[in-house]
Amino acid sequence: MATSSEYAQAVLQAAEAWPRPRSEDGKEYKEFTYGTAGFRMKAELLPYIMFGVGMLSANRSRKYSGKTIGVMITASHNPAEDNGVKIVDPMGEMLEQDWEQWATGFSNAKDPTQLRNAYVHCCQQLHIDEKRPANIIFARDTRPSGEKLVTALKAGLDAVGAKYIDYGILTTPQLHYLVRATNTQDLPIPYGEVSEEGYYKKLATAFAEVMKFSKAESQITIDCANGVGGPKLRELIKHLPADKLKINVVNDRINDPKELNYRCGADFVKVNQRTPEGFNGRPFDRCASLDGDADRLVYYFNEEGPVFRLLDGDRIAILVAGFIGDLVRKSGLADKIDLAVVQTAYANGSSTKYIEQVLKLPIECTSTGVKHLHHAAARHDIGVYFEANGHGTVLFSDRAMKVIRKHEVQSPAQMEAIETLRALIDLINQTVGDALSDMLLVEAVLAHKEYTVREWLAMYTDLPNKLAKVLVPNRALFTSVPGTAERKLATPENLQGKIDQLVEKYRDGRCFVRASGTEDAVRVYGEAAEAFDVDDMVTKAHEYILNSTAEGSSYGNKDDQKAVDDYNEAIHEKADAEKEQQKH
Ligand SMILES: CC(=O)N[C@H]1[C@@H](OP(=O)(O)O)O[C@H](CO)[C@@H](O)[C@@H]1O
Ligand SMILES: [Mg+2]
Repeated sequence: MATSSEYAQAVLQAAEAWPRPRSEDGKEYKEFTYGTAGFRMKAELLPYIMFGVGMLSANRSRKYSGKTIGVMITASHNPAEDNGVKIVDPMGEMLEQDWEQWATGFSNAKDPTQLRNAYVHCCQQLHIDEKRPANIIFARDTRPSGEKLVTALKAGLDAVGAKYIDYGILTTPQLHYLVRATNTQDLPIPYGEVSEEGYYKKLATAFAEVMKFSKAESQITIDCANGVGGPKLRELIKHLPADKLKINVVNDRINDPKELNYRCGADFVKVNQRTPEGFNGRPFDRCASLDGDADRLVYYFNEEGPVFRLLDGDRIAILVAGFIGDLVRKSGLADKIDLAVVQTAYANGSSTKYIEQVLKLPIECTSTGVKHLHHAAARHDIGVYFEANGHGTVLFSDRAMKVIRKHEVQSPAQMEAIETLRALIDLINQTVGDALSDMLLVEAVLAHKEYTVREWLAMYTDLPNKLAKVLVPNRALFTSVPGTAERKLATPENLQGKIDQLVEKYRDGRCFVRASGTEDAVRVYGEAAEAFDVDDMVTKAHEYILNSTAEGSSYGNKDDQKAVDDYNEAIHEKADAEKEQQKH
């Protein structure tokens, strides 16, 4: 065993108060994994994990000589009784992938002795100097369980001698902002003031700047999922220029936790392809929904009928990439700056075609999960990335920012373009997808282009598509071929071959299967020129998936079964609505 430090000793003692949860019969320990969304589960299972997250984030900070690390407590769009936690790296990015295994390791230590040993092992393996300072900042969303989780987090931080600041209730992107602002405050160009107020000021100032060349006045209704986005949006509005944008805030009740994400919010709207419950907008009113921690944004409107029209992440990416591309060209920087769009395989084929053929921009397709998109976007001078579900942002490299800041213009038109571009750098959250910042960005682009939601939708027509979830006994059997952005399966054997044959039958057909990273399920996505072809294709792929596993389909439990049934029902309703539309 490793030599035990003072902190290791403190861990041993303090961890007693945060025992690892057992299963319902009290025998088995639960197994935990730090995945795409950090740790996320029923809130009552989390205090023990939070203690370990405190210890690990302290190590992360020490590894970076005391740079500030963030911890965000949220379960985003999940129900109110869930909660979760994510660690934020010094520049506001998500935790480096190599460290996820340490988080998983700490969370699966069975007792205080094992946890102490895991801590000591981590310090040794990663050469953590415990004498270095450890600085952490943290925040939580509006879930009531957050308070207890903060207590557990602080216990872990105290045990290993970390210093911390509790920022109370914030959106996820606000915490990411604060991490970067804290770590850059002594640099020549700090990211922003180190306060929540500083966040609003930065966004509002940049928005006013971007809008100074536009005369448009817009109105929008924003559904805040009854989460943290509500009060924070109201705060932001106080800082915005009142004449350019009128925001009607709805679903901002945060006192009754049962209302959080309940029949409202970005995920509900996207999955069910409908407006939030109680929605009473008129046809063509511009609306948007945030999710429970305000890092996702989707737009939508109703046509007469009413026919629901979604403007998802693919469309936000295209709107924004097109606008930025124009600005780069107009300011005379086209040959100095490379601009690219990053998508996943779930992006609608029509959006990909539009980017290639109309915008003429390079596209990268990555595996699902924001960390993959973010890293790919960061390799370009300007990288635009959005998942179809509405999570995304635009990254400007240091080089691009320098070029844009220093560029000397030759004409008033160039001046307008470059000033707008400069302001966009400040308007867009450079750390992570941010629904409030993205909303201002979309509004700015629509204002400049003088687009209504109808015109925005008319940019291209989505291929009919369907996303289904299949529960299988063991999703680990479904592995993807490396380098295919999860578009091709390596195993189960022969399944990909069958899907390839199937797809050939349909015009513009595309279909792929992959194991979900966040749920115990396999996802199948299909699209084709005709909606009935999509239905046929996805139904057949579904059958192939079930046949490919030895025991066939077995639903985990009744809740899972119901979730799948609800899900499939929603998807079918969507398909029906689309068919109905096509008749008109
Ligand atoms: C098809 C789909 O929407 N997948 C989602 C979902 O990932 P899966 O690995 O498909 O479960 O959750 C991720 C985390 O929130 C999100 O990044 C991603 O877009
Ligand atoms: Mg979220």
